[in-house]
Amino acid sequence: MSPPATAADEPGLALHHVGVRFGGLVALDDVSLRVPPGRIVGVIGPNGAGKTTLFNVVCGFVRPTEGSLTLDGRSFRPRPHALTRLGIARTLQGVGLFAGLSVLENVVAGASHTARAGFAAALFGLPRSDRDERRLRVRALDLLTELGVEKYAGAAPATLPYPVRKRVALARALIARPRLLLLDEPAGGLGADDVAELADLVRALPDRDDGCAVLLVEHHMDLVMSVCQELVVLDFGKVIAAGPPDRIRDDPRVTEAYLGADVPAEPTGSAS
Ligand SMILES: Nc1ncnc2c1ncn2[C@@H]1O[C@H](COP(=O)(O)OP(=O)(O)OP(=O)(O)O)[C@@H](O)[C@H]1O
Repeated sequence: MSPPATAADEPGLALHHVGVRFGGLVALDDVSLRVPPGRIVGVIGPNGAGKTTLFNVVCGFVRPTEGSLTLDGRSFRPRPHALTRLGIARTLQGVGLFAGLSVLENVVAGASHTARAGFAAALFGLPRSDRDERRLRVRALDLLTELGVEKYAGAAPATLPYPVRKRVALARALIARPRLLLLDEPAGGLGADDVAELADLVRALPDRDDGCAVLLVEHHMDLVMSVCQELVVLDFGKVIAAGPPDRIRDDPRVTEAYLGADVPAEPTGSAS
């Protein structure tokens, strides 16, 4: 099985032979993948396969022990608070909205070059020109409208249903106009209807005016199968399959990894 192309001069994000060890435990082993501009790539795998570790490598929370990352062919070392400068935004498992800010202020906070500065500016009223502030608030409201949650703009996040908070977190990630959006288990905690609506939103992300590529780490099979153009399957830290969802669905190595099923043995020809 050959992993997706990883030529260093290709546009988009690429991981090249990335390995991560936690002491004696190999969490990622020789993982290569690419997220080309405008594509939606999913990373799936059973529990403990290394999905979160991979996400954390791309966000800069975990430093690889082997291999490298490139963005448009240029080597880079991601740092969590400098991602937006690279055109990368993320949503995390759970929601992570700032409790002391309204929904609208939360979204505006995502627009700063670092979320931390945006948060500080919003919290402490640090100077941002009135015009910039107005422009950001208009854009934040546009995003909330696009995601169908504008009526909650003035609300405190804690008062809102979980699926609404998830949409707010998505708006906060999108306000920075990322070219790559990292989504960590966005379907977690959502019911079937909300997952179907989320699928529509994610599928549309590359086609928006500020369209972006998506790297989606997710357990929810229906979601990944319906939105991703390319899947990478991890098991015990290794890429065991990669390709379009239709091919992955029928791949016996993937079924085996998920179900622990034995790959059918060759017939022995012996009759009993
Ligand atoms: N900080 C850490 N220190 C030690 N081991 C870790 C650490 N983080 C993850 N691991 C181990 O690395 C392996 C991969 O874990 P990871 O969380 O990346 O898998 P996952 O595919 O996201 O799993 P899940 O679907 O259950 O969230 C597991 O064996 C896990 O116990």
